[in-house]
Amino acid sequence: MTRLVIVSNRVSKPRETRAGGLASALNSALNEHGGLWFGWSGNVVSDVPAGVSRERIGEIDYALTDLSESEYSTYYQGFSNRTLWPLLHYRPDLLDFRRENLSGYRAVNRRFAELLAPQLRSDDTIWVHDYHLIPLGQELRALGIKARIGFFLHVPFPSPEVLMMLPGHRPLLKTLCAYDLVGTQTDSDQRALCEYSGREWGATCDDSGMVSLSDGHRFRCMAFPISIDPGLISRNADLARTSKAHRSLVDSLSGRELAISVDRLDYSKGLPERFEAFAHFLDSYPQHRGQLSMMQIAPVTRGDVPEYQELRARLEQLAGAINGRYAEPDWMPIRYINRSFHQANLAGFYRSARVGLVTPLRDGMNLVAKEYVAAQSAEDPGVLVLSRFAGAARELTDALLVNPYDADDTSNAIHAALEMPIEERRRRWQAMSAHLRQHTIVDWRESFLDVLLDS
Ligand SMILES: O=P(O)(O)OC[C@H]1O[C@H](O[C@H]2O[C@H](CO)[C@@H](O)[C@H](O)[C@H]2O)[C@H](O)[C@@H](O)[C@@H]1O
Ligand SMILES: O=c1ccn([C@@H]2O[C@H](COP(=O)(O)OP(=O)(O)O)[C@@H](O)[C@H]2O)c(=O)[nH]1
Repeated sequence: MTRLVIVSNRVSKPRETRAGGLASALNSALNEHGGLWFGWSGNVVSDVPAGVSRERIGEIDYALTDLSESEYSTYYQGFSNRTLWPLLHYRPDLLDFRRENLSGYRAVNRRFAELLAPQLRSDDTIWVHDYHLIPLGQELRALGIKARIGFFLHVPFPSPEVLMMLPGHRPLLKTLCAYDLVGTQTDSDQRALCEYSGREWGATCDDSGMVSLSDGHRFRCMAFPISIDPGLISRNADLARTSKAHRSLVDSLSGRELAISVDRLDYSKGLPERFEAFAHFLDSYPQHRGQLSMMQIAPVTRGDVPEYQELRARLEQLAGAINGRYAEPDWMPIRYINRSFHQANLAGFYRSARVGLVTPLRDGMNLVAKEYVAAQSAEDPGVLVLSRFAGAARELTDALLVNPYDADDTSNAIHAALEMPIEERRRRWQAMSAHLRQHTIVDWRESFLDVLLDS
């Protein structure tokens, strides 16, 4: 059996509370399969980073490297999170392109390849993750690595019209051709990549996702929607009922209903629009004032990037204004929390919420939407209100799908969720729950690796 080597910028070790779907999904995916996980340690050092530190936990060998201050600034904060992230999330207005950041990004990809290459065995299967590491496959090929290498993009692949706004997009994206398989979250991301390959590389893309370039080079691109371990989340939600965190949340509600939202504090997640839609709901349906609280868990992420600092200030202002306007002595409309919680606690919180409010403006997948469904009880399930612009909306079609830019739409959906008869809640939940049980994180890993090994 070949060894699986995962490469990602963000790496998480078991029991770490790290907000972010990539880390939690890869942890579940590697847990029982085992393998090598290479990536950033999360540390930033003032000197030139030392090589790789190795540690084995359970079945996973971790090989981690620090970033220097300049790498952190150019590669992670700069090109990854102020150039690629906004563009891939359809926010060219926030795009900040600097050539020195692109150089830093390319240099870190080269350094990662140089550190990884000596750790590799000839029968390894290498799986690279996400927009931080687009050129890594090409760098490994340049070092003579012949192994199968796959790439998975966790964020949207936008329409070519949007991608073409990136200076130097063609040489950067051409490096994708070094992979044997490129995976996307949804069919529409896969179609966008095919369209881009035709327009920019003169390639053809057939129905099976085979991209053929004029020089005869071929690679495959296909959609593999990422998922969760629904059994684990359901068990955690059952167990959490006796936990202190869950009991104090339920006690604090005093019989009122809860709507829950859990997102990194990121502009792609549509938090200001959601707060405003919630205020609009309180205006449109005053009978629910004092009856429903919204709890927004929003751990701070990328907190030293200016756009994220501005968003945080705006949300503090909005939450304060809405609470000031609608609160009663014994009821607060919005509970706004900037810390992260362990997934086992989140499962209990999801279970106690009548409404799951997941309304990103754009999201590759959004695992929170899937986790919310998995945590519900079959007898008394809550209702998921889900943005049409999350990858998860392609699968969770029995959610109440909304346009997050339309406050009326979101407000009406919250109302519909609260008024929904139990039979309809059960029917919608059963359909989504069955889908999640048939498409787990293990199925995701297996289906990607099957196609990669077959390519
Ligand atoms: O590593 P950070 O900068 O702290 O950011 C956290 C992660 O955010 C993004 O997650 C994406 O992956 C999820 C799982 O596939 C998906 O559901 C979500 O829609 C994506 O936004 C990012 O893509 C990761 O690289 C980050 O680690
Ligand atoms: O306090 C928190 C907030 C979030 N998460 C986890 O972070 C992930 C967020 O993934 P998602 O795909 O929804 O969005 P991303 O942050 O990756 O863009 C989910 O697995 C959440 O359970 C967590 O463990 N603790």
